[in-house]
This record gives sequence, structure tokens and C-alpha cells, in this order.
Amino acid sequence: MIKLEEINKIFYKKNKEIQALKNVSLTIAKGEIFGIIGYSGSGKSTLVRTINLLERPTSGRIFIADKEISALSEKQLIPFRRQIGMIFQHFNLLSSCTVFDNIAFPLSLTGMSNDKIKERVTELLTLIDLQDKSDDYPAALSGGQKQRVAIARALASDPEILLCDEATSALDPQTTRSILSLLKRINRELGITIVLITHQMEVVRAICQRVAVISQGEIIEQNTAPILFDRPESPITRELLNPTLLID
Ligand SMILES: Nc1ncnc2c1ncn2[C@@H]1O[C@H](COP(=O)(O)OP(=O)(O)OP(=O)(O)O)[C@@H](O)[C@H]1O
Repeated sequence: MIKLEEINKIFYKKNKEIQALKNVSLTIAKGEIFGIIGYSGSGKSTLVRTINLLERPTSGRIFIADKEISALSEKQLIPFRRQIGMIFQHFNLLSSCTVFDNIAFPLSLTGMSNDKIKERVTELLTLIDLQDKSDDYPAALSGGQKQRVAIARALASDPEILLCDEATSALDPQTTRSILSLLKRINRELGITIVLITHQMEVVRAICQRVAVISQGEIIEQNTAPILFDRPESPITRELLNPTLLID
């Protein structure tokens, strides 16, 4: 279970305060696929980055499986960070390393033997169905293939949680579908909790069980996906559901 309790995050830019998160409280159950949706600048990335403490909140507490990780030092955090994988919009692969070495990278940091690394990477290449690309470099892959490699790398250390930061925003609809179906399979077969942030309603509709809507740093609505889509309460949710591109 992931629990955020009254999270506030204030950035300071040229002596100006930007309150990116305001009193955010959320509980995400183990094994759930949870979506966080909102417009650009609403605080989605900041929120998802507080879950693994890539961003430390200004105030508030974060619990993973009942352990308060926001109270831990950077050193104490290391084993907890291994429980949380993350993927990004622009994949963040190491361009000078092959597919195999990209996936092996987090394992080599743990001191695992080369034989064990080979076994685990082969298993992950099968999961993402890219066995034949093992020796290729990222530049030779399509966007969807790069995201698959990023997913395999995120899963290498057997995390319990996978954070997805706009993971399909750079992909076309067909590739988006194949990545979402991979995420769904990972959730179902490996029991991994998935937290997904996006501005794409159709992504949430495709795989999320519950959804929170964030606007100007505040959670303004949350519900199960079917109810939120059927009976959105706030005007912002309604607008996100039915975007219009009216220009003067
Ligand atoms: N490192 C930072 N320093 C200063 N301000 C920041 C920083 N990171 C984010 N912000 C500000 O915090 C607010 C929320 O940003 P955030 O990136 O979390 O929004 P978002 O919903 O993820 O947007 P997008 O979808 O465009 O990525 C914005 O006003 C942004 O400018």
C-alpha cells in the first residue's frame, strides 16, 4: 500500500514561491492500477516523484507498506527505492549501452553475479518480447521498443511498485495500446502496483481501476474509473473528459 498524508511541495524560483502540491492525501492499494490525471503544470510529475522521494515534500508523510519512508535518510532509502521502479515519457535509456546492458544496469549495481544477471535479463527480454534485440543500441529501436526496454529495466530489481510518468505520451495510439497491454499483464501476472500519471484520458480509461484528478496542486476529485467517467463531479474533470479546442 502507498499512503500520502497531507503532502505539500513548495519550489522556490528567483525568490518566488511555487506551491506545486497542496495538502495531497492519497491511498493506493497493493495490486491496484491507479491513475492521476490533470492538465500540464497541475503537479502530476511532482506528485509521482514524491512517491519514491526523487522529490522530497516540503511537509507531509509518505508510507510504503506501513513504513514511513519520508522519515528515512538517503542511505536508508536505498533498499526502499529498489522496491519502486519508474518509467518516463522519453524512456531515459543509456544510449551508449546495448538493450542487454540497459536492463542489466540496475542489477550490476547490486553486485549480482554475471551468470545470474544473464539469467534475469533473458527472463525480462522474454517478458517484453524483445529477445532478438538484446545486442542492439537504443538508437536502432522504435519508441514502443524503447519503452519496453525501459519497463524491463524498471522491473529488473523485482519492484512492488511501478511509477509511470507520461509513459505513453510520446507514442502513437497503436504503440500506446501495446504498452498499456504490457503494463496490464505485468500488473496481473506479477501483482505489481502501478501508479500512472497522464494527461490522456483514454489511457486512464483503458487500464486504471481508480483515478484522482489534480488541478493546481490539489486533488479535486477521486473515484473508481467507471464512476468518474460516468458521473464526473468537477468542471475540470468534465473538461478533461470532453476537451474542446475552441480558438478565437
Ligand atoms: N524543479 C522545479 N523548480 C521550480 N518549479 C517547479 C519545479 N518542478 C516543477 N515546478 C513547478 O511546479 C508546478 C507543477 O509542475 P509539474 O511538472 O509537477 O506539473 P505536471 O502536471 O507534471 O506538468 P506537465 O504535464 O507539463 O509535465 C509547475 O508550476 C512547475 O512550473
